[in-house]
Amino acid sequence: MNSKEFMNTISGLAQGCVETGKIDAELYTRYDVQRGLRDKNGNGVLAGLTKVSKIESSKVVDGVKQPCDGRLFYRGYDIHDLVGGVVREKRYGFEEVAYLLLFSKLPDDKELAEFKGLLSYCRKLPTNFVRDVVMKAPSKDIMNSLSRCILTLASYDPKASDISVDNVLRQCLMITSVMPMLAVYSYHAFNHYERDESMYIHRPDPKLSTAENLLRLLRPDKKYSEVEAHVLDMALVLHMEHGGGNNSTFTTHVVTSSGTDTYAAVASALSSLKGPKHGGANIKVVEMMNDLRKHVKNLKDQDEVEDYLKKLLHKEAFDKKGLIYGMGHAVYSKSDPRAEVFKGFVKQLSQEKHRESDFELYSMIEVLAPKVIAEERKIYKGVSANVDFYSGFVYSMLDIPIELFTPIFAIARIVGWSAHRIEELINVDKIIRPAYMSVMEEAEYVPLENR
Ligand SMILES: CC(=O)SCCNC(=O)CCNC(=O)[C@H](O)C(C)(C)COP(=O)(O)OP(=O)(O)OC[C@H]1O[C@@H](n2cnc3c(N)ncnc32)[C@H](O)[C@@H]1OP(=O)(O)O
Ligand SMILES: O=C([O-])CC(=O)C(=O)O
Repeated sequence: MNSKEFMNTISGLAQGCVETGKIDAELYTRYDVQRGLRDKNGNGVLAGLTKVSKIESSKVVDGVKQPCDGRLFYRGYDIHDLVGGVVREKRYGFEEVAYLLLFSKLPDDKELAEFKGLLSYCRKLPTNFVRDVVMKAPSKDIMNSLSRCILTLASYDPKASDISVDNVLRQCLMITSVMPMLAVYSYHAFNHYERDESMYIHRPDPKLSTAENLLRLLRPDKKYSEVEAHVLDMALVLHMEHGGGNNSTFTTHVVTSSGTDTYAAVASALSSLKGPKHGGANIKVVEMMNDLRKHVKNLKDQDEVEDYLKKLLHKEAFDKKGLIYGMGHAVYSKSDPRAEVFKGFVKQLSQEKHRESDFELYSMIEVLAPKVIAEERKIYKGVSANVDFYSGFVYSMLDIPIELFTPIFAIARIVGWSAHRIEELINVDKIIRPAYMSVMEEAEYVPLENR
């Protein structure tokens, strides 16, 4: 068999899968199946309780539920206050908010210093890990490289499968600390072996914050400005946590409930996060914008931009998936508070980096896309820009390569996953196992010679 024949055979088999695998859409309604674990109004089915964070997207006014501006709370604190606090007090916030998410309180000076010390202590990889694991089979897909590295770290941990809370916390802190190294080194390996660029494996500096270290590891000369590090730190804080029901955190709950180890749980969460409808959307947004710039002649012409957006929805442009990336959210309706915070910084940064026209284009799409989506889709609650809409633009202004956009999301969200894994372990000793109603038909076995 040659490769063409092989592919033809596969296409034929795949077509068979689709034809025989299709389930009549009407059956989902008849049996009241909550597709996407959502009710008819788009609300997620209640699958658990959490004290890690809270998302608000609607209010009850005169007994009627109404969409409202989104709010997000980490362990009781509004995300605006958390970001505002560290910006005002000119601190790096990632470590402080990680402490809050894991231990349910804002640390005082001493607790924060001790916690930073723990993270620095954990920020080292096993001997030769970069040579033996990170540099092997480099890929453009750094999320896959990250999963591979995390799974391999289990081989170096004599207590890999111990799921006692103290051991899981140790593993979570270690993974949180080394994730920036794994992501950036994986990127450098890809950049060297696949793109023939120089490779830099800088050591982290124990005195620096997570955001500063990330930039230090990335840049050939280890240099970055304070503004760059603070913007990245703020982005990390905004991405750290989003309830128990988001796809990657729910994945964490599901696999944790089976009793699996921390490395396997994190690899599963990473595999979920990279999906283009979840954290992978930040790469898709930038690619979509590049495609738009190629196909729209006058980027200031609203009608022309709107036509392109319609083509996206009609599966006629970009990846032909029918989505406008960076728009819409499973929970938020009128606004995602993180997109709003991002927007404030983006405007300022775009002026400093002379990318005002890009900012104008993003702002135009932020207004046009919800209108276009509402015209074409059944919208229960409204659509607005989500956290992924501006993040890629911000990272590109920090000269962070596109391959690292979703890994940066993971470097932040590992903290939320950790808090939820521990919450699952200490509260719910029951394997998650929803039901699937079978709509198959039973068949009489036929011996091979009679088929
Ligand atoms: C960190 C994060 O995960 S944030 C989300 C990042 N993802 C993206 O930016 C990808 C683009 N957005 C989307 O695909 C969706 O908005 C999701 C997956 C985030 C949420 O989807 P849902 O929960 O189905 O949202 P919602 O219930 O409001 O959608 C209503 C309808 O509008 C459609 N819709 C929502 N957002 C979009 C969009 N950006 N482009 C096109 N159609 C959309 C939905 O497909 C749905 O139509 P359908 O009923 O015909 O399937
Ligand atoms: O909550 C969700 O569905 C998606 C998510 O993780 C986020 O918005 O940060």
